[in-house]
Amino acid sequence: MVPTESPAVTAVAPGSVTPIFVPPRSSQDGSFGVSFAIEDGVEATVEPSDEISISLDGEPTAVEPVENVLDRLSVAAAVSLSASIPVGYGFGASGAATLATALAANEAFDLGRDREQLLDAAHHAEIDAGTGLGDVFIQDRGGLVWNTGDGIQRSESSAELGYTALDGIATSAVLDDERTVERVREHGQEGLSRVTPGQSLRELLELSWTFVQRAGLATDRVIDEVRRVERDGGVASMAMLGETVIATGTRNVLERTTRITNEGARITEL
Ligand SMILES: Nc1ncnc2c1ncn2[C@@H]1O[C@H](COP(=O)(O)OP(=O)(O)OP(=O)(O)O)[C@@H](O)[C@H]1O
Ligand SMILES: CC(C)(CO)[C@@H](O)C(=O)[O-]
Repeated sequence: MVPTESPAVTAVAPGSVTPIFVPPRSSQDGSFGVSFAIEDGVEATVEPSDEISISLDGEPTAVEPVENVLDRLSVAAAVSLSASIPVGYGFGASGAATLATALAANEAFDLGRDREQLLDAAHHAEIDAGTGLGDVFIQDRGGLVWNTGDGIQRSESSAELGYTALDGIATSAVLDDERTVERVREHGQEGLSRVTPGQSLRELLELSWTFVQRAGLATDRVIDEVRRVERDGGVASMAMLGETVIATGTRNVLERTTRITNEGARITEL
């Protein structure tokens, strides 16, 4: 018997952490900020199907930006997502799922789109869902990626990052609140103006923590955890946007460890 070839294609995208960001004034503009990709991420297996269905770690789930990107590419598929980062906690899981889906769908349906077009589709799918402003640009490239207004810049790093994910924050709920967005914009600008190439992760998290506190984003539990890290000699802040503490310079306080990765999203199985 001749085995039938499975049309399923798998792609993976790294998660990302944003220590400082400046939301755009209009949805037509991009956000500014500084972020980095991490080793853990989201894998998406895309299989052509009569209708769109999405599962996350085996459970049927709705992930609006993933649906959006399939619509933008004019395809219907069964998408199986598998996440090694928590979803909704500030690791850009929605962006990683969306970008990995776009890359895999391009191969599964032989769409012939180039990387720029797929990135653009994933970005606009995230914007429309309100789940991200620019995560996919970091997840596309890997490394430390920032844009202070002069275009996207990138450097490489393999710094270790400790984290504790306490609870989720729906990115769309924060971005829909105009007063919060205004505060984030003001203090994000100030923090970002102090970001310089070659800065250590320690310096970056220091700037981030000042920004997070001034923007009023830190919860009591985050403040407690950050203080515990500081007492241990480390520096910590909060991931945008989750009730998640991220830290460097401490090994004993936070629950998990990951690393900055310099590898961007890619096809893993054709
Ligand atoms: N178990 C789940 N918990 C949270 N969100 C989920 C879950 N399953 C699916 N979702 C969907 O995943 C998306 C999560 O988006 P959100 O932007 O809040 O999180 P994130 O991408 O992990 O974090 P961030 O963008 O803040 O870094 C939403 O579209 C939500 O509906
Ligand atoms: C909106 C955001 C800063 C925080 O969730 C990030 O997800 C982004 O830049 O897409």
